[in-house]
Amino acid sequence: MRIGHGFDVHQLTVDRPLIIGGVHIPHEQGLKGHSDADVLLHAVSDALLGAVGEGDIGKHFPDNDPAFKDADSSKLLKHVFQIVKDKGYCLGNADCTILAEKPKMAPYIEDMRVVIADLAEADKELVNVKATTTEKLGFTGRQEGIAAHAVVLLQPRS
Ligand SMILES: Nc1ccn([C@@H]2O[C@H](COP(=O)(O)O)[C@@H](O)[C@H]2O)c(=O)n1
Ligand SMILES: C[C@@]1(CO)OP(=O)(O)OP(=O)(O)OC[C@H]1O
Repeated sequence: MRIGHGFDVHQLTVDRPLIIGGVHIPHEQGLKGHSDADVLLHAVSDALLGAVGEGDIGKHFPDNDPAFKDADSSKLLKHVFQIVKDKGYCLGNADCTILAEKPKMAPYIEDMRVVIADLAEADKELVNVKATTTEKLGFTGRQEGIAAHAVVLLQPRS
């Protein structure tokens, strides 16, 4: 068994769509980044790469590489799941937390679980996604950015 943790932050800005967990969320601001800035899928990618000792997302998809400009992070995560598979592991389970003052993530959580589970070729029940505000405290509380944590457990493929 292998365990990994991922953490990511992206800045909120007015001129971008908000995409979290592969889901477009209607909001007056979106996340800034070289890719589509999907903070949750980046945290999951980092957790998986950490679990298999493969560094981090920036090592595999450099943020100065034009190939990843506005990249769809679900494609990056798919590639990461292939690395995990090639190393002989599959998803045991994942638990993720989004830190966002706004908007409410609750209506989109089930769709995010499906996106991640499908990319992992795993059952949706193995992927938990939750959200919390930070009670108006810190950069997330001031709505300057959104952060996400992910913890994954990997098990040997049978
Ligand atoms: N962006 C968010 C933040 C929170 N939620 C849901 O609301 C619950 C209460 O949040 P607190 O930060 O006040 O504890 C939380 O447990 C989530 O279910 C949300 O959907 N989107
Ligand atoms: C995903 C990559 C690559 O497009 O760019 P960003 O969208 O800026 O995201 P970040 O979380 O800073 O990490 C890694 C990058 O290399």
